[in-house]
Amino acid sequence: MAEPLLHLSGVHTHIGPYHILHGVDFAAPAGQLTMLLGRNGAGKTTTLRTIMGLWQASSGTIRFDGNDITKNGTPDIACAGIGYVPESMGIFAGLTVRENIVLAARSGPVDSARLDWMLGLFPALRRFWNLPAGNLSGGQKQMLAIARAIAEPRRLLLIDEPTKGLAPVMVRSMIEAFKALKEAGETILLVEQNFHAASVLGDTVIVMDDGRVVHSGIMSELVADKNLQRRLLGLSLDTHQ
Ligand SMILES: Nc1ncnc2c1ncn2[C@@H]1O[C@H](COP(=O)(O)OP(=O)(O)OP(=O)(O)O)[C@@H](O)[C@H]1O
Repeated sequence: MAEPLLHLSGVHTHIGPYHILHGVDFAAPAGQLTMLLGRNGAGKTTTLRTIMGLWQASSGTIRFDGNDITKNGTPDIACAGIGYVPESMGIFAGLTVRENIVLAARSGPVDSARLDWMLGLFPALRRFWNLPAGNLSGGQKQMLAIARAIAEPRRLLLIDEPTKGLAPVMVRSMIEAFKALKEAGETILLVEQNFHAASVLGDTVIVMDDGRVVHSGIMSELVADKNLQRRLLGLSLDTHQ
């Protein structure tokens, strides 16, 4: 069987004196959307930051596309083709939507076909093209952050809670955008608290608790098993549509 695009084995992460990840193991297959779920404080963000090299794994191995990237610096990891959208989004509020996207494309201007595709995913960005990004709504800012991550082709996207705090109509737009990203064949590792979004988008699912992977499998099997959901995720998940 082909090696998965991303593979974590036995990853431990310490932040200062705190031992946060305790031997995390999982794989994200190419061309799939892998959901990373878990209660607050389970270690999801720390996992994404460790993959990106923003926290250094204290032991264990992270392999990407067949290469060991565990000790690589963040710029090298980004250059290898991993895009990261943190919860804080990291957009430039004082720059226009256009300028934010131009800046994100490090290797030169975004070609017009790609730009059309991106703005088709997030039509609001086209409407506010010349407006400062700081004037956008929370959901539109989140869309801009994702558009920045895909301004250049990526091998893998890590996205942290893109629907957090969004109104239901915005959550629906975000779900549609992710469906289109999936259809385009993108490989995505997505942290999500909204179980409806997770259930319609996820191919595979990893559930973390207390810095460990406590479940991994097919998303549709978790969706079908209410007891398993309750046991793994408690009642903290937002099931609003
Ligand atoms: N900079 C830090 N210093 C110390 N502890 C931290 C730091 N960042 C995170 N932690 C701790 O690490 C644990 C995992 O946090 P993390 O943010 O990875 O969880 P999460 O699953 O993403 O949670 P949430 O869903 O609330 O965002 C938590 O107990 C958190 O308090």
